[in-house]
Amino acid sequence: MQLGQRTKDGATAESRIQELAALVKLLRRCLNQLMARTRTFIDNGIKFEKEAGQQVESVQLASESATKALEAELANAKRETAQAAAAHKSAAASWQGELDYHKGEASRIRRELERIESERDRAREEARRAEQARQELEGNVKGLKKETGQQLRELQMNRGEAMRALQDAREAAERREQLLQEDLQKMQVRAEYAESRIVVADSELSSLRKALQEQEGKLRETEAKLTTLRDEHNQLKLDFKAQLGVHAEVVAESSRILSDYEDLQERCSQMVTDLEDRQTQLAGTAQQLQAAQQGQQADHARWEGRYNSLQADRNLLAEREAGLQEEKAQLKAALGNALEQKAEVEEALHRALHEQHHLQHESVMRRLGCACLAPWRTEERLQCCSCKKLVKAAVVVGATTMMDVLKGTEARLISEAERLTSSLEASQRSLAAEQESKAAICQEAAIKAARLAHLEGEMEALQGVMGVGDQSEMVSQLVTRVAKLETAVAEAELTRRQLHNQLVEIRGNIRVFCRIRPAASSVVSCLPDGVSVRLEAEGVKDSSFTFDHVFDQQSSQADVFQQVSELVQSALDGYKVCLFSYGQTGAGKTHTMQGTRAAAGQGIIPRAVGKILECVAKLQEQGWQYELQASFIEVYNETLRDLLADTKGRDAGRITDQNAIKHGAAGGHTIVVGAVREPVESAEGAAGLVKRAAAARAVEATAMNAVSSRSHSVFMLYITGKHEATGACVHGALNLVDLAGSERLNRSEASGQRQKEACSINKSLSSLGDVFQALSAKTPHVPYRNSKLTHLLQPCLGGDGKTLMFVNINPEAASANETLCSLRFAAKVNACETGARGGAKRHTSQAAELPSSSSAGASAGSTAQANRRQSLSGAPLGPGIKRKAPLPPAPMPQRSLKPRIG
Ligand SMILES: Nc1ncnc2c1ncn2[C@@H]1O[C@H](COP(=O)(O)OP(=O)(O)OP(=O)(O)O)[C@@H](O)[C@H]1O
Repeated sequence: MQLGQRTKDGATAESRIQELAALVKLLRRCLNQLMARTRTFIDNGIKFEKEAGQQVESVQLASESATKALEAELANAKRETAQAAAAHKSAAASWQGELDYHKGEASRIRRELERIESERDRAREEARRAEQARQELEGNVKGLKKETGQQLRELQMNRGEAMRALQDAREAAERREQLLQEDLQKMQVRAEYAESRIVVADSELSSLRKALQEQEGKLRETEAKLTTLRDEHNQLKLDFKAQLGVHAEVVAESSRILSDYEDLQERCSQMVTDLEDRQTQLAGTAQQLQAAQQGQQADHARWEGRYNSLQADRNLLAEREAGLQEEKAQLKAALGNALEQKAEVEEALHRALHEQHHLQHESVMRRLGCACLAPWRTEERLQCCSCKKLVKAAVVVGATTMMDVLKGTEARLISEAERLTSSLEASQRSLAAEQESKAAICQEAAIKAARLAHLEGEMEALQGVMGVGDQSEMVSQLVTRVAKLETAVAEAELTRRQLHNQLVEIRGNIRVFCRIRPAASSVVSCLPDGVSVRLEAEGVKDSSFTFDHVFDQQSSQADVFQQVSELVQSALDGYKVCLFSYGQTGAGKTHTMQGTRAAAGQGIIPRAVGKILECVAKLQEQGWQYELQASFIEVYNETLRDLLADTKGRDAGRITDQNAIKHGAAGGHTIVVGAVREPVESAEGAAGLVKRAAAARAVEATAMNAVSSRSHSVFMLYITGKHEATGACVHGALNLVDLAGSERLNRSEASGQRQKEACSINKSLSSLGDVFQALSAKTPHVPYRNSKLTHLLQPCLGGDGKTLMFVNINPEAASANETLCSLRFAAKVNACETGARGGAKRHTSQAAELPSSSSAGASAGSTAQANRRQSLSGAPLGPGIKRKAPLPPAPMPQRSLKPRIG
């Protein structure tokens, strides 16, 4: 655009410039204002920032204090949560109680409903009968009216004659009619009463239905709670499993410790044996040495005595010799004298002889020359000479005699001297020999002393090696360790038992298992939950039942035993356990209990005994000593029979004593007086007992089963265990019962004796049902004594023990009615809670109170058979032996819960 040129709106460039300059001015003003505002804003922002900082700080402080408060609150909340959890737990327990109560109530109401329904049906039936009677009466009245009319007509025909009779008949008929009318009215009143009762029953029914609905509502609520509880229960189960794991670890640890302990024990015993050997050697040597020293001393004393006596002998001999020498010298002197005398005598003799010669010569000379010279002198001389001669001769004789005596004495003395000399020489020789032997003994003693010194040195060295200075300390340490280990093992075993018992408790004290025998066709099916069965058959209302476990047709004997083995274990732990099989004849009761001879087909009895023996062997390693004894009793026609009795014949084993069943005091064993109790030491022995009992059992053919058992058989295993170290004792019992078939008389075609048997069987089975009914209803009186069977099983059924029932069923269509009856019975048992406070009880006692096993069953009788029988005092004790007093039971859960399944 050029200057002066105008735009369409009439503006020129100058005006545009002016406008623009005004605009610029305006903009500048605005900018200045904006700047001023911005500054204000910035200042304000800074101020705000400061304020905000202050506020943030204050907020931070506040939040910190709030956090602290919150933390405190959180802690409180946690505490409260814990309290709430505890409260929840207790509430759960009380809910469980309530649930149980409601369940009980519900079942009671159901029963009541059933009762009222049955009463209503009865009342209806009565009303129907009353109506029938009324109709009959009306008919009668009509008939009578007709009759009366007929008679009236007839009487009208003969009116004149029969007016009076007619009048009478009429009156009688009227009276009869009146009576009938009265009857009719009564009947109507009864019918009305029945109707009113029906109305009342209906109203009661409706109120009960309402109550039932309420209860069902509550039940639903409680079931919802139960679901929560189940979750908790599952959690508990998991915990329990974890505990089991811990238990397994403890067991593993304890077994490891045990093996360590055994190693240590072995080493210790090895060392102790070595030491003992050495000590024995040393003691032997010391004894030998001592004996040798004693012998030596004795020898020494003996030899000294001998030496002394020899010395005394020697002295004596010397004295004697001296005496003899003296005597000899005296004798020699006497001999010299005697010789001198002899010489003198000889000289005198010689002189006398010479003189004699001289005189003889002189005489001869005188005779020759002087024959006559003084003969008398010669004669005198001669006489004198002969006198002298005689004297001399006497002297000679005396001297000779003396000489002889002297010679004899000399010879005697010489021989005695010789003897004494030889004896002295012998004594000297023996003394020398003794001295030699003494020297030898001394030498031997010196050798032995050296050996002893050597052995002592060796022992010292050994003691040094072993550190035997601390031997007693080491032994005491080992003993302490052993005691600790034993306590740990015992504790582990106790824990195991408690856990096991809790597990069994959780599953219920009375349990019911259903077993379906194999069959070609079946109207019974197992539901997929594994605990329910359904019966679908023609003429039978389609119904299903739930139990603790269901074994289908394919289940093996091993499968069945696996499920019951924990109960068997309980018997070993000191509980009274009862397993029985119930069902119609031929449903497999005996098969379940006894089974076949083949290993795979063995039933519960042989398997249970085998397991118990196995466990006993294991427990022996932990210091437990068990004693097992078995009885086998049959209940036949309400009479007891001992199936193990040695006797034969029709009445073999029959127990006639009506009070033969005894229950030990304070939950002791049940025994049958007079029944044999055989020791059980091996599985083979037990199998032998079962075989013996099976042979004795009354087996008769019926139309339904070729080998139908006509009696109940009860295998009773008495278990007594004792722990050496702790002195604890357990007294358990296992009763395995094979019931007789629950048959219907018309189906089994029984008659005569068979009919009597069937009646007896049915009676005892219904007594069993009554007992369960009474237990379920918690009535103060339970009719145990109504049958021998229930009386025998009383301690197990009454809640003190643990009971398991097998309901055996035959799934064929032909047996559908019996199957339904069996299942109904079993369902009733399954609904039963024994109600024993504290659940089943263990039976334990102190060692001192344990009945001596050797005397168990040894009653007054002296024979072996009598000793095997149970005592009449009611317990398997010998006279003078105290009955056991049970210890307080092991800790148990306060309430025995029976879970509802399905
Ligand atoms: N689970 C099973 N498996 C194989 N065979 C079976 C089974 N149950 C029962 N049996 C067979 O059925 C037959 C009858 O069984 P069993 O004798 O055990 O019946 P029961 O109930 O004891 O009869 P009863 O009351 O008359 O004595 C037997 O031959 C047995 O071997």
